[in-house]
Amino acid sequence: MRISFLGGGNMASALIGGLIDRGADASAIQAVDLLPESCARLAERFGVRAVTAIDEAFVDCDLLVLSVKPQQMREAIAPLSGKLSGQLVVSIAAGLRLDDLARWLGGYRRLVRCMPNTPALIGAGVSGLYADPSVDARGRDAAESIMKAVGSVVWVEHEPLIDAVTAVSGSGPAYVFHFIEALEAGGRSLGFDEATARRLAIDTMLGSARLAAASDEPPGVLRERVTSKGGTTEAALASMAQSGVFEAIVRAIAAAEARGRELGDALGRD
Ligand SMILES: NC(=O)C1=CN([C@@H]2O[C@H](COP(=O)(O)OP(=O)(O)OC[C@H]3O[C@@H](n4cnc5c(N)ncnc54)[C@H](OP(=O)(O)O)[C@@H]3O)[C@@H](O)[C@H]2O)C=CC1
Ligand SMILES: O=C(O)[C@@H]1CCC=N1
Repeated sequence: MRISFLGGGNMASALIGGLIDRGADASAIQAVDLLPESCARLAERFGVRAVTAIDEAFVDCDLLVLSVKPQQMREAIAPLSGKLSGQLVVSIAAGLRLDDLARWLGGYRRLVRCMPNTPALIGAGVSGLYADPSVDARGRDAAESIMKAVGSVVWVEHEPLIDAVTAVSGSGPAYVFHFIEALEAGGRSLGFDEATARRLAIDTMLGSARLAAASDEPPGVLRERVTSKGGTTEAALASMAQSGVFEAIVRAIAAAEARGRELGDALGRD
């Protein structure tokens, strides 16, 4: 499949790197990014064709990933209006709705909304997908196969649920990295050097996530197994409960979802 990325920033790089590491042919992937330095970096890092403006070769693809920021999208895709025929267009932009993308693309509706996340770079991503009802099974399969190459895939029934995927797993790696930062800071405050504190923090996250993934039991049961009566974990969890950590995280996810909707409302008005 020939894949073109419009916007070669953080998420596009994670997807391109993940695809190439998993055997995709670099000569079948290309990108457009505004800055010549960004194009040079993409070409050097991944061996893909990267140019600063949309040209015929870029549009001549099977799957076109829209990977610019939501605020950049309307202007970025304007040159594509009237130039598309048959390509599956996959937008990974937070908030932006298919109706608005279709309008900006001159009525083109072979569109899928996708919300990936950056662990795609190491083949450990998870993506939510929603296809315009006009997209056929072949189009859905194409979108799914690309995202499955770099992680797992969840289809959602209704487009607004993509904002919920964004809030949980699209932004989610940042919450997890934040938790790692806090674990590391806790270790540092107890006297460990940076490298040791980071090792303890990362390996704890990694091991716990792998155990949760491998286990038939819910995370709550696994948590209880760590929590000895009258022990250290109980003291830590009581402190977290007193600080409202769990509720704060649930509220944070709601804030992310609300921001996605707000972006869709505000940018879709134009
Ligand atoms: N980062 C993440 O974890 C995730 C991001 N997303 C979505 O992915 C999209 C990209 O995010 P992210 O990679 O973080 O953002 P970046 O800013 O890193 O990437 C966007 C890139 O697009 C370039 N660009 C801007 N305008 C144009 C244009 N007209 N034509 C071509 N390229 C252009 C930007 O250049 P310049 O820097 O010069 O403006 C930048 O290099 C967003 O819509 C976001 O919602 C989705 C899931 C996760
Ligand atoms: O922060 C953002 O808006 C993007 C979408 C999900 C992750 N990063």
